[in-house]
Amino acid sequence: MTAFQVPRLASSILSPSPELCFKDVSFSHEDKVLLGPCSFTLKGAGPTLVMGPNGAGKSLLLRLSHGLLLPTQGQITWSGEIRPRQAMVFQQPVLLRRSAVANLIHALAVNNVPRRERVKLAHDALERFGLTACCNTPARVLSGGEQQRLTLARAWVLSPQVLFLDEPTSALDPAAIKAVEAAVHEFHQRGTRIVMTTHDLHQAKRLAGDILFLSGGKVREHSPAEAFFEKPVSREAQAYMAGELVE
Ligand SMILES: Nc1ncnc2c1ncn2[C@@H]1O[C@H](COP(=O)(O)OP(=O)(O)OP(=O)(O)O)[C@@H](O)[C@H]1O
Repeated sequence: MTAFQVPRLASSILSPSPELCFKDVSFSHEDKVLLGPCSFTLKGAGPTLVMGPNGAGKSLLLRLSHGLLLPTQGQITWSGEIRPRQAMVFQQPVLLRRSAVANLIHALAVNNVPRRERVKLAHDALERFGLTACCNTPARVLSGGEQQRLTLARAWVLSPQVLFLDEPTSALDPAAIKAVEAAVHEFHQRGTRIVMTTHDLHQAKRLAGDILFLSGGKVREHSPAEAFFEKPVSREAQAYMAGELVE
């Protein structure tokens, strides 16, 4: 068994999902507080669906969690001794100007997966995501749905312990949305902690274990999904669910 396969099994089947803790976290730009201060811990099974109106701070929260931005104040910590392996999928797929399979092989290479394992892992993932026929197609000429499946395949080969998805289906048709949701479900079943933003209430109901609701740069509510959809407790979430304009 290789060094790569050990954490793959350990993370997905044996270990609980890593917990994410925000403690008094704020993010400011040019003296304007865009997010926070907020404190919460993601420790349930999830998936966690991050909801709220445009400009609420959902993408900022994901980027801070993933380490793409640093908080201006406060601490973001993970349970365990080392930062968990993680991946992020964006609304607009970010792919290299090379073939579909080469995108996966590149991701494996930069994550130090032994060379001899890369081709098989890449082809297995392409097959899992229904992309075998597009294997040698330049990634950037694939359809939007195919590109999004390729970004999920790229995350899949890395066996992340945490997967962030920022509105991954907002530009997709129903069939492509179904494929992405099936993949999210499978990541979750495999033990990956899912943190995902969406504006689609139906999608949130289909996927969520818990809801983190934001408005105006603040976390207004963090509830189990069933309770949230039955009766949100915060005034802001009640207004949002009633279809009122919420800032
Ligand atoms: N890098 C940045 N520099 C300055 N302002 C930013 C930056 N990133 C986001 N903002 C601002 O922070 C606020 C929150 O943005 P964010 O993208 O997190 O909102 P969101 O909830 O994801 O919105 P949407 O649902 O429209 O995608 C917005 O007012 C946005 O203009």
